[in-house]
Amino acid sequence: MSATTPTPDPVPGPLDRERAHLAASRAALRAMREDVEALDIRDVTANWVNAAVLERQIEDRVKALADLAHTPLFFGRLDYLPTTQEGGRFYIGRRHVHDAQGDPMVIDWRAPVSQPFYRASRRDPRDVRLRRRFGYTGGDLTAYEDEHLTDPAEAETVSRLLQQEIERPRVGPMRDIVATIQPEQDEIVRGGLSGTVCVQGGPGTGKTAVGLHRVAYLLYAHRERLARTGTLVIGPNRSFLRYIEQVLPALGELEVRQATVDDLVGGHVEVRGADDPAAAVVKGDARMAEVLRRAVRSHVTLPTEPVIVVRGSRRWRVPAYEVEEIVTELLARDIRYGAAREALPQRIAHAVLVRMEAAGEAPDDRVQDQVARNAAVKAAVKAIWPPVDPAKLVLRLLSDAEFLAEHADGVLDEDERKAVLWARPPRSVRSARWSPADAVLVDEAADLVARTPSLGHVVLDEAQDLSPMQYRAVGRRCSTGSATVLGDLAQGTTPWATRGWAEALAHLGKPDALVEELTAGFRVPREVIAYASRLLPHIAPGLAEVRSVRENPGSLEVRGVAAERRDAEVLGACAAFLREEGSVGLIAADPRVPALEEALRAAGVPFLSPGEETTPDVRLTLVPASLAKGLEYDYVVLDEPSAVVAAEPDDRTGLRRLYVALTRAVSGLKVVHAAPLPEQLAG
Ligand SMILES: Nc1ncnc2c1ncn2[C@@H]1O[C@H](COP(=O)(O)OP(=O)(O)OP(=O)(O)O)[C@@H](O)[C@H]1O
Repeated sequence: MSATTPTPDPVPGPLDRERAHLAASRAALRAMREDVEALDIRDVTANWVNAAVLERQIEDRVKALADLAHTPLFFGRLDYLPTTQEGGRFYIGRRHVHDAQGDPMVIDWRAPVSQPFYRASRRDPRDVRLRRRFGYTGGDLTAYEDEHLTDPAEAETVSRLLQQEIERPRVGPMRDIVATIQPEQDEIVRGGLSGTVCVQGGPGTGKTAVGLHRVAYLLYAHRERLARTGTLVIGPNRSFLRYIEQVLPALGELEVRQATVDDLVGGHVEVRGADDPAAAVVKGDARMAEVLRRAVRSHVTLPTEPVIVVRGSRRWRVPAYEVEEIVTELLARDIRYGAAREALPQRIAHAVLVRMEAAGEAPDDRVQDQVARNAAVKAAVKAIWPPVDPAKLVLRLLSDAEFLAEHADGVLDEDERKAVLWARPPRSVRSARWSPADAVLVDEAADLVARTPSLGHVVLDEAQDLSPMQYRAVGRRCSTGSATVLGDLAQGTTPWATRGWAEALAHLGKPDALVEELTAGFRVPREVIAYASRLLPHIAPGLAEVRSVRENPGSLEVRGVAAERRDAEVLGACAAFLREEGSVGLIAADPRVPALEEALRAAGVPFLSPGEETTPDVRLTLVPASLAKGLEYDYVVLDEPSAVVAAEPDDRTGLRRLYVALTRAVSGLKVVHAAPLPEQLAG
């Protein structure tokens, strides 16, 4: 590797030539954008609907072609060996740019020809002679770094530019990592669309980053298919979604929906209530699916009367046993309750038609439709296979002990049934105080009635926290598509947190998914991760400690103070960190947040809520421990670890919450406590 070139060469040298290419690429991008802006759609659109659609597409395209000052147009270059098929030189960037002749100036990082930028190595050069990485300061190209992969004389070294990118102080929302995706990450990013992949990785191993880049990659490689079927990123809460929302647009992808599981299932009922953990655990148990299935199907009543259709002067009689046969056959088929209900009148009509034919008539399809709509057939269908309202059904299951007992027989025991029954049954669907777990049950019931449409690809982040019923809810949204499941078993903080990936993937409906592991940590400094990992044997025995790839050892300080000094110490720590570059997170047990809010206000220190964007003036965020997951700050002050543990229903969950809180810092962590530290941490 040649030396990094931090300053411009005195005579026009490689850096000047690269800058010239950057300037030319920018000009080409501008020309591409102007071409799109100049498109006159009046000639090609016949009506205003088409015009509106086309106009939107053009607007999106213009946005995608924007030259963003803070994101360099290219970050790498590959020179292939002249003897190879690729032959030439390629600049790798966030999007494709071509010149007026259509020749490429910058190649999209997702193109096959870019792949060796991420994967080629001295051992496997993949026909690459030279890999060049570019360094930028602001928008200016200021450095480059070369690897001659086929030169045996060149020693293998660690890339400085890569290291700088990893060590860069964090401010504001999450950024893309497209310039520095690591080989083991790239393998996941570029995995095929057909398979589901599950990534287990400790804090800061890049799971979220990998998931987002994977969506961008899949959209590139399967644009048409995914434009039709749709993609979705699922995150744990709004603050998290706000934190990641700019990554995909920065990669030119504006169409990916982002939601929480609660958002997904929230369409049927309004969630205004909460469950105690015991109820939520049972409601989230996969056995509830069987209870619901039985309850839905219990609406079918086998007929005891014949169906008699009068047409003109004739009466056609389908005897009860024959209608029963039809019903039994529909029940046995693997179709939705609603679809079977729609099929039933046609099936009865068909039985009538068979009789008509036997009597010498020649009825056609229209006659069958008429018979299916006949009042007697309709009445029979209503009696046999009445419509089911999913919310009403769940309301009844949770209010009517007998109804629940009937359908939960052999599935839930008495205590479990008691746990889920409402103490005071609500009068109506509207007045009920539905909990998040209830909404998932209603969603499951809705799917038993009518199939939920499937998307092409779903990325599920922080997956370890989902209940089996939530996995099912996500699974039906990718039943004919695929998923990327990201999580860390050690960070599971719900009472129903995933115990193992095989089980979770089975609930998701993807039992054959590949489970990959990421172990290199890009966020947490070595000393800090070692401290947090003292908890691992207690919260997730068997999981390996994250191996920090950061060179900066980071700072860790654990400070015990008298109770009356605690808030002042916390404020002092925040003030000290605010004197450094980057963001500061003050993480505290949820019950401690109001007191700290007051203390910060009294001291005149402005602060943000999680997910709110930092500004040059306000870089401190007060983070309730329950919202810390997935987020990161350059410096973290952790207030009173034992309070973080105590705020959770049990010790294991508490220690896991603490593990999450301890692993948010990029450059430094200061722990302030007045109470004794949890013994598992004290070491
Ligand atoms: N290849 C990479 N190059 C540079 N930075 C990286 C790379 N991979 C990850 N990072 C950075 O490391 C940090 C942690 O990444 P990310 O949030 O994706 O980790 P995670 O595994 O989802 O963490 P958690 O378990 O805490 O949610 C982010 O700032 C991310 O940009």
